[in-house]
Amino acid sequence: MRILVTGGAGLIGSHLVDKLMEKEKSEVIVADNYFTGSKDNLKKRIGHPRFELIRHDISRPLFVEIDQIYHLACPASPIFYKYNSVKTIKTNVMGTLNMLGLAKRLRARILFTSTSEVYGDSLEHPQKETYWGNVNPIGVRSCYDEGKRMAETLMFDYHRQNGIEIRIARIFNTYGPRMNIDDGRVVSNFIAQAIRNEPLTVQLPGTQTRSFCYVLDLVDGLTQLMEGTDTGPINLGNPGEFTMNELAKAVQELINPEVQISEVENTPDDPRQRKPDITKAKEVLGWEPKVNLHEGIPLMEDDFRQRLGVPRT
Ligand SMILES: O=C(O)[C@H]1O[C@H](OP(=O)(O)OP(=O)(O)OC[C@H]2O[C@@H](n3ccc(=O)[nH]c3=O)[C@H](O)[C@@H]2O)[C@H](O)[C@@H](O)[C@@H]1O
Repeated sequence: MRILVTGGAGLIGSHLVDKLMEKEKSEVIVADNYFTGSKDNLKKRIGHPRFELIRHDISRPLFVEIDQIYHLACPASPIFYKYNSVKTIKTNVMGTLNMLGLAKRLRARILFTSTSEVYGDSLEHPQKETYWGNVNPIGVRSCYDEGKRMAETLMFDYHRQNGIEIRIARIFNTYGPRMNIDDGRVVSNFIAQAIRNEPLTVQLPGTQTRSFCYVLDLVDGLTQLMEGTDTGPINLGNPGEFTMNELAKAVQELINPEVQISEVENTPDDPRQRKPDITKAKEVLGWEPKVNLHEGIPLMEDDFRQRLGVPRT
């Protein structure tokens, strides 16, 4: 089995590669343009005879011979995807078209990592897969959430029109070791700030919620979805819901009780509440997350301390 992972040098992609490489007969090809991914995340794989790393931007066609595609490529941090919004759209639309064209030529099964952002500033809580979302089509986040929505549409149209085997995961806020220290998302920001003894920047109002999923739990969900029979979309996330104030307190308590918490301005269109309904994932895949936030934060802290060169005192 030869498997292509787009965006395989990122947080989720690199952990997914580790899991895929465990199977003795699998060959893994990663395509990544390193816009947010890092070769460092794959360093223990480089040189392995069953592994290949290609610097490639998937908004351009890719000609490889493979059996399965995990299509993850796209910047995931709001700071990065807004920084080059047109590129974000190209990755989601042209990139997904290219991957679907590849899947069509080779009759390969393709899994697309969509996002909770397709629900936008949700008017339903928690979010079920049947909810169509509340998304601003012309806002600063639209490149990402509308881009992912369009990619889902493309997946289903290729499935209906060409019989392509598709799988769609809607991923809710993932965190874990290997996250870019300057990624800009909230868990990595707070952990890096706590280690550096800089104030934790809670964006106002601080009562907005997110549900954070540990990366290894998520990767198990992705492989189960790929190997199962359901097209999805299926929510993959941890239903434990926290306000940003609560997250800051948890980081303070677990990493640095002395660290200050400061309130800073928020950015436009920030979703107010987010929590996955994972009934479908439990029923269809028998999947649910195992690592809660209080267990996951210290695992990520270990990795950040090592990379920042700040041991526990
Ligand atoms: O994982 C998801 O489900 C999606 O959500 C993320 O977007 P968001 O949840 O806004 O990610 P963060 O930037 O981590 O923000 C989460 C919350 O923390 C707050 N925040 C962020 C950064 C910070 O320093 N302080 C802070 O309070 C934000 O205002 C927001 O309410 C990203 O769009 C995608 O990675 C992803 O697809």
